[in-house]
Amino acid sequence: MKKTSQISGFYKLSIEERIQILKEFAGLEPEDVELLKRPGALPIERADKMVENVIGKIEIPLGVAANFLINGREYFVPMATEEPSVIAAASNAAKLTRSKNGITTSNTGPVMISQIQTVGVNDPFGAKMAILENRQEIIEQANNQDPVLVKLGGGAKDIEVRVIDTKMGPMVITHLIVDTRDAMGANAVNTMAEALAPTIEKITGGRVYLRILSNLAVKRLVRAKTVVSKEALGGEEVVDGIVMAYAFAEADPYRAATHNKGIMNGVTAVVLATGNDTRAIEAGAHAYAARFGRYTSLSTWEKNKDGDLVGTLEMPMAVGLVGGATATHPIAKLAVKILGVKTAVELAEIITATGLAQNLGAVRALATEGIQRGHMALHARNIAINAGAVGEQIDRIAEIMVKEGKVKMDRALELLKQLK
Ligand SMILES: CC(C)(COP(=O)([O-])OP(=O)([O-])OC[C@H]1O[C@@H](n2cnc3c(N)ncnc32)[C@H](O)[C@@H]1OP(=O)([O-])[O-])[C@@H](O)C(=O)NCCC(=O)NCCSC(=O)C[C@@](C)(O)CC(=O)[O-]
Ligand SMILES: NC(=O)C1=CN([C@@H]2O[C@H](COP(=O)(O)OP(=O)(O)OC[C@H]3O[C@@H](n4cnc5c(N)ncnc54)[C@H](OP(=O)(O)O)[C@@H]3O)[C@@H](O)[C@H]2O)C=CC1
Repeated sequence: MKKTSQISGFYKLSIEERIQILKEFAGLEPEDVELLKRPGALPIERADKMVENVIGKIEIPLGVAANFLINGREYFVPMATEEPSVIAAASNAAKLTRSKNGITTSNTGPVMISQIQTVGVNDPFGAKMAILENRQEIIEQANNQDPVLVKLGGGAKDIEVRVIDTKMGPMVITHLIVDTRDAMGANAVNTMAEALAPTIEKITGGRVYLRILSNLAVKRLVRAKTVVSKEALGGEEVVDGIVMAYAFAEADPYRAATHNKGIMNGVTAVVLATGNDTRAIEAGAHAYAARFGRYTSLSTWEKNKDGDLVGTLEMPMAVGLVGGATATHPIAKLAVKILGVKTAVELAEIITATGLAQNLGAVRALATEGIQRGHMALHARNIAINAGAVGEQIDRIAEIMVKEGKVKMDRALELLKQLK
């Protein structure tokens, strides 16, 4: 039987049934299943080795979004999020993208930029030329720091030098361009930059201060595209509404921030589930959204000649499969196994595709019925819990509030009193 992540009503199954499907889909072992169910899958002793001053752990729900078809391959996408309706919306939108060809992606390779800041140079442009004249030596010295990376086909590949004007006078900024293969690469490129500092000082006669990667990872971009048929969306009017929503976000930073938050609902959830650095991805995303000097939408939505919707998303996606917490957190390792990805680039493409679908889910709702019905219906259970409901009361109170169209704390409290 062909493996598919398109399972209608997946969300109506029990946790046990969902795990069984995933077990077959991703080839999970009994111990993987046990890990998913175990309370506190991250041992406190392991947590204590991951960060400092550990006193406990905070748990976030882990779900899988169904229906993803990316580059012709089926995926259940693991998502860690505290926000209701995010995983439902991603699954719903992924289903819509199947009306044509799913989501397709491409990338610019796993290439990071590390910055070396040099100050106190009288002739900054002369210093720039001197650094560039020593390009080969600088690259070789950087690569001596990480023979493993070089052996894997990565390592420092190039340098770029910029002279910038600052409040403290001109600065010479050297960019070391490094292919970090399957690592996010922060540690790898920071080590290289620190090792290069004395050489840069010798070449320029200046003083080096900062040696650190840039999270504006413009050489590590991922692009995702989808075409959604107008019929699947409910007609050309819905396509027009989504295009209008995009035009609003493109033109107005107040709207763009929320539009991009909708993208990051999907992106951050997969980044977190796979143990990657959420802050690095968020910093990169928002800096990229402001690269034209004005904060704008990360995605685009257009109508093609057939009246169908065309969506694209391009953003930096510096995620890894080795290093960071990906290889140390047991659930992150399992999330990678569920995805079945073998390279960091493949993971980056899935995350970006999820961001595009997530954005579609939100703007489709916003351009039609509004966000509240779908979102509040799923948020109702949280409100019921907040009001003090337990066990079966939770679903019962949520159901009544959704039916009445009044998902509110005061109503939940009233209903709880009645049920008691
Ligand atoms: C919530 C839905 C999907 C309901 O939508 P619906 O039309 O009522 O759903 P449906 O019953 O017709 O089901 C359609 C599909 O949705 C999925 N689905 C349906 N229900 C569930 C569920 N309980 N659990 C998991 N998956 C669910 C599932 O894949 C299902 O397919 P099926 O399995 O039936 O073949 C829809 O209203 C929606 O997509 N809304 C958008 C919600 C959203 O974007 N939430 C994000 C939080 S709001 C925010 O933070 C960002 C924002 C909005 O501000 C960004 C912005 O402004 O751009
Ligand atoms: N601004 C930011 O975003 C910053 C982020 N960070 C943090 O840095 C961490 C990520 O650093 P990162 O450099 O990725 O992690 P690591 O340094 O842990 O891992 C990278 C190293 O793994 C080795 N390696 C083994 N196999 C591979 C492979 N297939 N591909 C690539 N490298 C391989 C390499 O060499 P070798 O074996 O020689 O080590 C490489 O240098 C994250 O925790 C992040 O939060 C840190 C500072 C700043």
